[in-house]
Amino acid sequence: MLTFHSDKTSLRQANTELHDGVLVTPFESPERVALILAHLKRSQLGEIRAPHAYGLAPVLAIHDKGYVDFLESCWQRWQAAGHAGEAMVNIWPARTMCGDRIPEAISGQLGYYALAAETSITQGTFDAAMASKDVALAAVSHTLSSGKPSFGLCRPPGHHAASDQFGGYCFFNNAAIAAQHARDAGKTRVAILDVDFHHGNGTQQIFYDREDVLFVSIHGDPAVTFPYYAGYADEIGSGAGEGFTVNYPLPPGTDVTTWLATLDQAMARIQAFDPELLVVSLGVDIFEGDPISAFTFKSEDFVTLGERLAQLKQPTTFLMEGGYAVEDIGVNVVNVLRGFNGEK
Ligand SMILES: NCCCNCCCCCS
Ligand SMILES: [Zn+2]
Repeated sequence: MLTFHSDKTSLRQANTELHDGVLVTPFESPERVALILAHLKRSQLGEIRAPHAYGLAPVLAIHDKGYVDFLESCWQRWQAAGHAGEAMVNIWPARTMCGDRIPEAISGQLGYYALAAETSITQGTFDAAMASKDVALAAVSHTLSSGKPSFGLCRPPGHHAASDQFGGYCFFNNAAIAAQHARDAGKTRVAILDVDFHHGNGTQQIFYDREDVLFVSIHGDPAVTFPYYAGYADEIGSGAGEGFTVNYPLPPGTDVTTWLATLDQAMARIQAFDPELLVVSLGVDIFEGDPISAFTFKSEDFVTLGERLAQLKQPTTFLMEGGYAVEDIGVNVVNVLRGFNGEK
């Protein structure tokens, strides 16, 4: 299986994340990519290629231009405004205020375009996000042209990014950009399966009223899990998209047997949709040792996950999403890909 990777994904070197009321070193660190790369090379899974630059057009096919312009200029504007630290949100268009007006001040615009407070914007964030979507585009292009599976080692991740909102460590929605690229290449039906512990609220929002892209997600119950305000089972899509969003929220501590039985249901739904491409938002934060999640996968269970996904017999692109147990992220990611390849 080919892997696509760009060194530029390490350009985001944020120093702070707001976690438990404290500014901590971000869980979404550049080391995640280095460790996955090291394990990929050791496992000899296949060639690792760099993407070419696809530019802004594929981003603007999914994201609002004002949002993209904001992301590109935010760090410079934040510094010019004299703020001491990294660009972090401290006010939102909360429920009791109007949310459809965009303020002029960078502090106001941060709140307008952010869905969560933990994620800072710093030097290099925009460039890393641009490299991450290039990785996704290169991976899906390979699968579209060859029919063979691919792995996009995306970083930052993307599934929390909505059409005009960042957060949950995400800026551009790599999976949505890849799915749209497949649609623009003539595929009529694309399925996105999100196995990350956290609901892919951004991916859901982007395709919520569309019937050409099926979004299916298995995740921690949002009643008690980030992102809290999306991912409930009664969110099924709207308009033409009704029935093309399928959420499987599960309680924290769900055992792997139950999780895999839920995957069987999700796969049956995908099979009924009869897609021409499967994009897997691969978050390995369903690992029992993940510091900010609450499912119970052991490393060997990720082999089973890959084996199950192969049963769909779809052209498949895996795109890296979450996974914060950094010591184990390499083996967990490679185990999915090895399982998919049918390697014991
Ligand atoms: N105290 C934990 C809060 C979690 N905050 C963001 C989680 C983003 C996961 C991305 S896959
Ligand atoms: Zn996650």
